[in-house]
Amino acid sequence: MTPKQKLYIARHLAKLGIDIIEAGFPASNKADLENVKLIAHEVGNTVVDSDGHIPVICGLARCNKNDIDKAWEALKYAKFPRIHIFIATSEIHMKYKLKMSKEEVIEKARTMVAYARSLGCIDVQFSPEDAGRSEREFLYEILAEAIQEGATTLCIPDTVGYNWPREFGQLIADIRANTPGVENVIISTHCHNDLGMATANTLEGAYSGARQVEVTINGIGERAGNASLEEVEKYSGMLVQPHKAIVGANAFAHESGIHELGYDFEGKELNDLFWRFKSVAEMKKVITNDDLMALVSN
Ligand SMILES: CC(C)C(=O)C(=O)O
Repeated sequence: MTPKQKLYIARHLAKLGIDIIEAGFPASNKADLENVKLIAHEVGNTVVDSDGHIPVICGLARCNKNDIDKAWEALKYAKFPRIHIFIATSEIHMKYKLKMSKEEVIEKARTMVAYARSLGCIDVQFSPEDAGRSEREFLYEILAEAIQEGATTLCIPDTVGYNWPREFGQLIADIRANTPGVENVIISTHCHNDLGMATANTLEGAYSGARQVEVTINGIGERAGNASLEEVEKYSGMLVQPHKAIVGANAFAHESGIHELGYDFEGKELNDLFWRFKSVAEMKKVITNDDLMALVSN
């Protein structure tokens, strides 16, 4: 997407009343840094929803100083900036990706949350990446350390879309029950859709006490995507399947008879007429639109 398109979408999200817009990953490339800066500046100060809210503008950062500096460079123009720091906590990610011990991972999380706060960012979100496959006791420990250092939101990602709804709900409930200091922060969900469960997991997370849910426009995201904020397709360049809920072309179109029975036509109930036909198509073979209008107006 061009910066203009990103800005357009961010503006509309703000107008819709979205509380937090994660606008990009400033350290990933110069263009993203500039995009986040633009959105922080233009949307994070002036655009309000019908309740008069200005959204939080958030930027993603790995658990290192360079990423956090870049995020802050872009976000500091927003009225409500947030840095979202993440580091992996599952056995497999720590061993093969990070090549770090648990102790090293905790230390990194602690020092980098503290570093983000030291820059003047009072809103810091921390994510234990691959939480869905992380050992519970370790999660409680690292989350507690992040809270201690000033994290304000804990995002719990099912990074590889591996959890089932009940499991994910239980994970959120367990974190709420066992993490020291959790009552002072907001828990968020971040669910991927590899098993088609992102929305169900997100809802289970919310039932279990998560008060923030992370979603993407039309569910676009890595691999099978994320939980979806049903939205626009024009700028994403990804065609929406016609049978997709809410935004698909078919979502509000219906042609088979039985469900049409209760529909109004020009404000009048046509139950009496429609029940005789198997479908609207069948009916139209016998009755023309003009006939229909005449019947309705009579
Ligand atoms: C950055 C984190 C939250 C993420 O995208 C994931 O773990 O899926």
